[in-house]
Amino acid sequence: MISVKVPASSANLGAGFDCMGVALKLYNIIEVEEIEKGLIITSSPDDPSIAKDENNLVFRAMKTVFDEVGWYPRGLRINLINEIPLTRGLGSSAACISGGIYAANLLCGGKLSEEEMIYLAAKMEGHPDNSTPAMIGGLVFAVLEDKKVNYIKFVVPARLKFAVFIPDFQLSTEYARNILPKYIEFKDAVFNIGRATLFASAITTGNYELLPAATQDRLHQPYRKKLIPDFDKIVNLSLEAGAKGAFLSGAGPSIIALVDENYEIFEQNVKNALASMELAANWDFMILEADNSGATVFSVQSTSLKR
Ligand SMILES: Nc1ncnc2c1ncn2[C@@H]1O[C@H](COP(=O)(O)OP(=O)(O)OP(=O)(O)O)[C@@H](O)[C@H]1O
Ligand SMILES: N[C@@H](CCO)C(=O)O
Repeated sequence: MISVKVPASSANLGAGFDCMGVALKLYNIIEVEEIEKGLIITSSPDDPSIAKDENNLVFRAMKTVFDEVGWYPRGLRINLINEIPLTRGLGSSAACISGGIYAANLLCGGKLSEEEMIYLAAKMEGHPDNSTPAMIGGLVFAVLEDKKVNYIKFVVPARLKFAVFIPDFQLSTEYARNILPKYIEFKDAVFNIGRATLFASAITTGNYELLPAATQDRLHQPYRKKLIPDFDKIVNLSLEAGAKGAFLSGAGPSIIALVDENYEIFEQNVKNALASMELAANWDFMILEADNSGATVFSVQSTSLKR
C-alpha cells in the first residue's frame, strides 16, 4: 500500500487570480493499493459529496495517469483521510487531483516526470494556482499553457504565517466562477497587474510592508464577497489586528490574513474580536505556515499481490 500526504492550498492571494497560490500545512492522506479486482473507496471523515465510485475525484485523477502511461491496476482500493475542509476555498479538489496523480504515478512505477504531473493536474483542475503548490509546495506563480505549466516556486519562510478564517458554509468553485463578469474594465486589469507584480516582488524580497497594498484585487473579490456576508468585517478586523493584507482564499468562502512577527498577539486579538462580534456565519480560525514540500510519500507497505 502506498500512502501519500498532500497539502491544502490557497489560490489567488489577492491580485493573482488563477496564477498565484501557496501550499499550507493542512493535509489529506491518500492511501492506495492494487487489489485483485473492483474499486473500493473509503473516506474519513466521510461526506455525502465524496463519491465512492468511478466519479470520485481522486480516482478520476489516478485514471488520467493510467490512461497517460497505458498501465492499469487489476483493481484498486483507495482510502481517504481528509483534514482539508471541503469546498471552502482551501484547495480540497486540488489536493485530490494532485495527490491522486502523485499516488497513481508511484503505483505505476514513476513513469511520469514532475513536470508532466504538474501539467496533468493543472489541466484537470482548469487552472494551475492550487494544483501546482499542492504538487510541489511553496508559493507558486504559474501559468497554464497548451502543453505545460510555466511556473516559479518560492520557498516561504516560517516567519510568514497564514491566518485562516473558515466559515460553516460551503461555496463551490464552479458557482463562484460562474458569477464573475465576462468582461472587466481596462483600469481594473491595470489595477490587478500592478498589485500582482508588487506582491511577487514583496513576498520574494521580504518587503512585507508592501503586502497590504499588494493584496488588493478588482477581478474577483468585489463580485464574490456578495456571497460572503461577513467578508468586510473579517478583512477589517484582521487589518486592525495588524495583518499584512487579507483576502479571499481561492474562490472562497474562507478568508486568509497574512501575519508577520507578533502573530500570537494577532491570534489573541482576532479570537477576542470573533467572540464579541455579530457575524452571519460561525468562523473557525487557525494559523498555518506554508508547506514547502507538496505531495510526498507518507509510507509504503509491500503488498501480497503478485504480477
Ligand atoms: N477528500 C475528497 N475526496 C473526494 N472528493 C473531494 C474531496 N475533497 C473535495 N472533493 C471534491 O471536490 C469538490 C470541491 O471542489 P471545489 O473546487 O468546489 O472546492 P475547493 O477545492 O475546496 O476550493 P478552491 O478550489 O476554491 O480552493 C467537492 O464537492 C468534492 O466533489
Ligand atoms: N483561481 C481559482 C481558484 C479556485 O480553485 C478561482 O479563484 O476560481
